[in-house]
Amino acid sequence: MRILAENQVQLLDPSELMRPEPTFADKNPSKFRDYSMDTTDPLKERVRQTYRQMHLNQTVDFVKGRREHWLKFNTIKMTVREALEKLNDLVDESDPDLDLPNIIHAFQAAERARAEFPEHDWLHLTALIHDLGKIMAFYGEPQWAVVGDTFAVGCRWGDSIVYRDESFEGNPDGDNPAYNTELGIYQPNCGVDNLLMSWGHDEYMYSVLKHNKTKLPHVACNIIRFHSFYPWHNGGDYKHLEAPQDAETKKWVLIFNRYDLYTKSEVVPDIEALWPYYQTLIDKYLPGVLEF
Ligand SMILES: O[C@H]1[C@H](O)[C@@H](O)[C@H](O)[C@@H](O)[C@H]1O
Ligand SMILES: [Fe+2]
Ligand SMILES: [Fe+2]
Repeated sequence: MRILAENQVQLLDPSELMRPEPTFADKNPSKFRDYSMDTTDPLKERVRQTYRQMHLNQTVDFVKGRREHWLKFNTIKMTVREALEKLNDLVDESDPDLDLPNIIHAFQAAERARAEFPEHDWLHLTALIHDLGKIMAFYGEPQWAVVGDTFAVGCRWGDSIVYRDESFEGNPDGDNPAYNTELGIYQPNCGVDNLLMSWGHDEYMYSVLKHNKTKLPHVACNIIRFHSFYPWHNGGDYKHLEAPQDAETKKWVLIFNRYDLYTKSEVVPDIEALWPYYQTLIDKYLPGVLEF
């Protein structure tokens, strides 16, 4: 029997969920996710350019092509630890809050989840591996098709997407009447798992988990699948495409978001010392050599 998501939710103090500002963040929470433009600031420009390429090039056809390529899972075979260690060499170009290798972020997020929910070991591992799909960047995928916030393709772009007003300029789907309406290719309330998402590390890692028959609970896979869908879980867009069961997914994505976003800091955890604990979780939920 799977760990019941409902049980887990009851363990939460509802005031935790309501509290907008985490007390553990190293900087003022309102300072995270600053996508304001400043062409003289190299980090801000790096972020903006990554999204510009993403928003220009992520079309329905592009996404279908990348799914066709990656969802054969014939790129590489490796263990979770090997994949995580690859993230030593990845700095996420879409991220205004972190200029450090992504493996540090993985352990920062996991350790925070562990501190808040010591009994939910599945959540610790979920946090550790949530960005593992970024290994695509080492196998030919440009960062704009790997990192960053995601959005649905095949319908009108959500208003809360970062840089929404200018960065989709020239994306052909914007002129296509099949794709540029409120519903586009979707039925009302079809549910987020029926959306064709812009191609990136979320959907890829979700599919890798399912392909490799993870023992992680389904809600863990969904957290990973939608953690970058900020225009939905944070911006309030796409409500007309939500199905009732998406409320549960959203609730967990928002809990998880606290560990994902607000732990980003310059404080580097002692990764060597932490490996033995996390290896036991990998062996429990996602053992051996995986097909990516
Ligand atoms: O820049 C970040 C980063 O790429 C994260 O991994 C992603 O999940 C976030 O949505 C994004 O804002
Ligand atoms: Fe991510
Ligand atoms: Fe992350």
